[in-house]
Amino acid sequence: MTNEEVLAVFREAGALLEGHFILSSGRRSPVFLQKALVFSQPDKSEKLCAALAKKLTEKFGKIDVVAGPAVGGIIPGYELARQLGCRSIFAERVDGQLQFRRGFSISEGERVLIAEDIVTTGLSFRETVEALEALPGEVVGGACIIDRSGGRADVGCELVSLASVNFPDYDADDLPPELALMPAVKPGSRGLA
Ligand SMILES: O=P(O)(O)OC[C@H]1O[C@H](OP(=O)(O)OP(=O)(O)O)[C@H](O)[C@@H]1O
Ligand SMILES: O=C(O)c1cc(=O)[nH]c(=O)[nH]1
Ligand SMILES: [Mg+2]
Repeated sequence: MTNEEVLAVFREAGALLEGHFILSSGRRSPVFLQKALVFSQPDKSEKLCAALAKKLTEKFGKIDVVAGPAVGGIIPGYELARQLGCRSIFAERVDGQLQFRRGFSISEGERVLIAEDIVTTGLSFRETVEALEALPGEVVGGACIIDRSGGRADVGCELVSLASVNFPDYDADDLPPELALMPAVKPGSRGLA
């Protein structure tokens, strides 16, 4: 799929939002990809993950476990695992730190792929790499539906994105005037009680 085709799926789901958004990293943006609206439609999740799974198999070969950070990484991680024919696990925040709970385990020698929905700064991705360091298995790389850093984010491993786009984001203290005029909303889960 091309970048435009992937963005068209988001547009069709009403998931390409414009306004003033507080991102997970604390940075601000006039654009937000509300992926939950895309993943609420199984046919759209299946289509996006099929295209991504093809790229992943070509790049990494066999995968044993797909690991994603909650909340955004759960559905694409599960759908990718279904299509790759492997297990799916997720990490969740406990006092702000990503942990693999719920009895999830990885065995020695298993090949692990990290799956995310959206990459902006790469922070959540790097935190997932760190959480996996405490477990057996080998992180062979990562995958995301949309890398909105246009390939610039450091995700701590080799990243395959389905689409790579350049969406602006700004420091909260350095907003363009038109953005500063709008009230900001925070759609993600990081930092919620
Ligand atoms: O590359 P980054 O700067 O880390 O930003 C991307 C992360 O932000 C979002 O998660 P968020 O913490 O907002 O919560 P969510 O998964 O519940 O949407 C998204 O799901 C990615 O995990
Ligand atoms: O950086 C983020 O937090 C982020 C950006 C985006 O477009 N969509 C999303 O779910 N999270
Ligand atoms: Mg997330």
